[in-house]
Amino acid sequence: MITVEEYQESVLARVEPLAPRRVPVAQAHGLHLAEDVTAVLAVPPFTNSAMDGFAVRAADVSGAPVSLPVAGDVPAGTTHPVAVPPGGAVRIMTGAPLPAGADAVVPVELTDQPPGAVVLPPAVEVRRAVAVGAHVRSAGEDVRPGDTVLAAGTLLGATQLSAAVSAGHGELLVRPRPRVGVLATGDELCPPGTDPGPGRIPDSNSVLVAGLVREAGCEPVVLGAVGDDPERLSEVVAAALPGIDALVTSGGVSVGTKDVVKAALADRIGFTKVAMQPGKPQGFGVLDGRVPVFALPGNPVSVLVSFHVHVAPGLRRLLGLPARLPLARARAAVAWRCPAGRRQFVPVVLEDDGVDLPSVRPASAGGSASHLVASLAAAEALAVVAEDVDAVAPGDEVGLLRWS
Ligand SMILES: Nc1nc2c(c(=O)[nH]1)N[C@H]1C(S)=C(S)[C@@H](COP(=O)(O)OP(=O)(O)OC[C@H]3O[C@@H](n4cnc5c(N)ncnc54)[C@H](O)[C@@H]3O)O[C@H]1N2
Ligand code: MOO
Repeated sequence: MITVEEYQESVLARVEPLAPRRVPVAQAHGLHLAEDVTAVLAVPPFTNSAMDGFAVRAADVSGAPVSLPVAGDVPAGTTHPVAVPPGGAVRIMTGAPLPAGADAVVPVELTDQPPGAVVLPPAVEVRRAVAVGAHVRSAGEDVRPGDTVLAAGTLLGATQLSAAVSAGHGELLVRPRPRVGVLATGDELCPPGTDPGPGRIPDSNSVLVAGLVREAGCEPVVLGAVGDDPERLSEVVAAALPGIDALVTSGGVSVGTKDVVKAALADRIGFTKVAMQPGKPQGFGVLDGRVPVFALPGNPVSVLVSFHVHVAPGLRRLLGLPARLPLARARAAVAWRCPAGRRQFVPVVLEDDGVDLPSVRPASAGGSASHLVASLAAAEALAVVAEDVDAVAPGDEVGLLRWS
């Protein structure tokens, strides 16, 4: 058996980030930036008014109330604003460029003018003095050209995209969303919601893996369930390869007589035993020199654990992100037993009981057995117990691998 770290290393050594692609900003939502984004435009791009009102020299209204002749109008979008002559005012709208000569804006509410669409008055009475800079938004107040607006690796959400557009960008260099094939195996599987009949069970791994893939920021390509027929499995994999960037299979990797994934792929990917529980039998390789394949054991809890410990780091690498997440700490709320010589990953529920670290209890009352799939619904994280520990007592510190 090899250690968890040795296996992770051997996987990550063979996974490369997908080549970045330049896409229109509107298509970049939910993707990760592949380079730093620096401002082309200042934000705001020009000095402008924060209020509808009148642009003035603050010194000219210090003795308010005072009447000033109105020299012109500056709506938003104006390209040639009229200058404010000494002792005069120019009507201005929110977002319009501050005219030359002005150093402050008097909101319309502080004048004798009614708000709204009115004809340009010949003069305006300013009823209150304003300070230099009042209601003026200065060019480059937020960012200046050349400033870094977003760092490489940033997950692009609504606010990041609006920042990029404001700073002058129409396209962004992103990591494409990896397309991940999801393939379940086993003669015993039947589709969701159908009557399994004797000896058969619902294929819950397909939705489990597809959901985990999506939660990892990738696009699942669900290939369905294949029975214990290595030739059929090879055909399905061959047909899927051109359209996917990674493949996750479940089941058929142990030592049974019908271990279909092993039978179909053993000449192209390696199978090994990792010192972890669950998730001991694992297969990994790269098909067509391009597509990493994770062959996970079939037990649903093994799938969940193997995904977070081995697949998720690989997908983060495809996305150009740091592969490993830092391990947090927690305290056991109850006692449980651990397998000697294997690192244990236990799906747990977090309890906020006011102690120094979060307390955790196994999500399944039945212990950590890898077939207890319904209990997974309550799990929020994995407790991680070292290889040399054979029992956890209440209050013991354990590792905590969170996925949200
Ligand atoms: N003699 C030995 N037997 C087993 C060993 C061993 O070392 N020696 N290892 C055990 C361990 S640990 C695991 S884990 C499993 C792994 O077996 P496979 O990867 O070959 O998985 P299967 O046999 O195909 O399935 C295991 C289990 O999971 C259920 N399953 C499979 N696919 C699905 C699915 N899509 N949805 C829901 N459930 C699924 C399947 O019915 C089995 O119950 O091997 C042990 N045996
Ligand atoms: O290692 Mo298996 O994955 O115990 O259930």
